[in-house]
Amino acid sequence: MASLHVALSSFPGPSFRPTGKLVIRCSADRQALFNRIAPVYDNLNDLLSLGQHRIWKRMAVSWSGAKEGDDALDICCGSGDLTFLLSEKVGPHGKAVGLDFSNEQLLIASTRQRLRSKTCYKNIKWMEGNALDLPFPDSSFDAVTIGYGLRNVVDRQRAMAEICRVLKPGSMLSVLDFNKSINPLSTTVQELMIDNIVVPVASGYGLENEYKYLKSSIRDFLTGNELEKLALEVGFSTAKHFEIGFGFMGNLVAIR
Ligand SMILES: C/C(=C\Cc1cc(O)c2ccccc2c1O)CCC[C@H](C)CCC[C@H](C)CCCC(C)C
Ligand SMILES: C[S@@+](CC[C@H](N)C(=O)[O-])C[C@H]1O[C@@H](n2cnc3c(N)ncnc32)[C@H](O)[C@@H]1O
Repeated sequence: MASLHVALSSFPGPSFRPTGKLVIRCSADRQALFNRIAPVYDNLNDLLSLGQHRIWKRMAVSWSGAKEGDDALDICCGSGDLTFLLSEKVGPHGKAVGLDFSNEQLLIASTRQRLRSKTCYKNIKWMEGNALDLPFPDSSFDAVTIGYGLRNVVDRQRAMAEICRVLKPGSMLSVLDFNKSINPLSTTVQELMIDNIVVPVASGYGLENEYKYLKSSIRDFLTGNELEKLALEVGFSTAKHFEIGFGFMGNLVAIR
């Protein structure tokens, strides 16, 4: 069985343990996961959060401090929810860049842009790239957002250091993600909802394993205090984590 496992893991696409459990070990696995869920990602987010994720994303963009005429960056942009919100904030004289390494997610984002009529969306540029090696000079942006991305990169310290590098001094980063709570009750309820609602619904789309990854990724994530500490370690001057969404979500705001 071990040789089969090795054989499986040497092929592209998802690797599975002999038990059939999906193994998400590296960037390529995560890239493949988000390519696979791209077609249903937005609809499942709306359904499973009862549309609340749109409120949390508006909060995250507001906390980035992005304003008219700014150059703003949305890292791990996926289908572009936060990029579109940044675009509206910076307006026609600003720029909004959405960066992601999933071509399928970026295809959805660019399609949504074409289907929307707002003129400000002409200020959006979609880029296929890696959050761990941002293709921008130092001090390029007035605001940066990363929504449900930091938990998914394979090297969070490097990602945060890259973000600090490309932000202008005094500018803000807003990190929206699931909250790894220190409250056992909150953690229990969050995991019960994932196990008993999120995963069963996702399994109806053949994505049981992909959404099972949510729970383990949250368990492996950083608490609010740890996120604040990480931000200060890589060079941000201040950092503050807020719990939102009934404590299921969290948003870190850091000033470069
Ligand atoms: C927008 C949201 C999640 C995005 C997201 C992030 C990931 O890292 C994933 C990894 C693998 C598969 C999918 C995703 C993914 O969609 C948050 C809302 C959508 C969530 C899927 C639903 C989470 C439910 C909460 C635990 C409880 C929500 C309570 C609410 C008040 C109804
Ligand atoms: C859960 S989605 C979040 C999408 C969007 N920000 C939102 O809030 O809906 C996470 C995204 O991060 C991207 N991602 C993960 N690791 C990445 C990396 N190292 N570089 C670029 N994108 C990455 C995935 O391709 C995926 O589109």
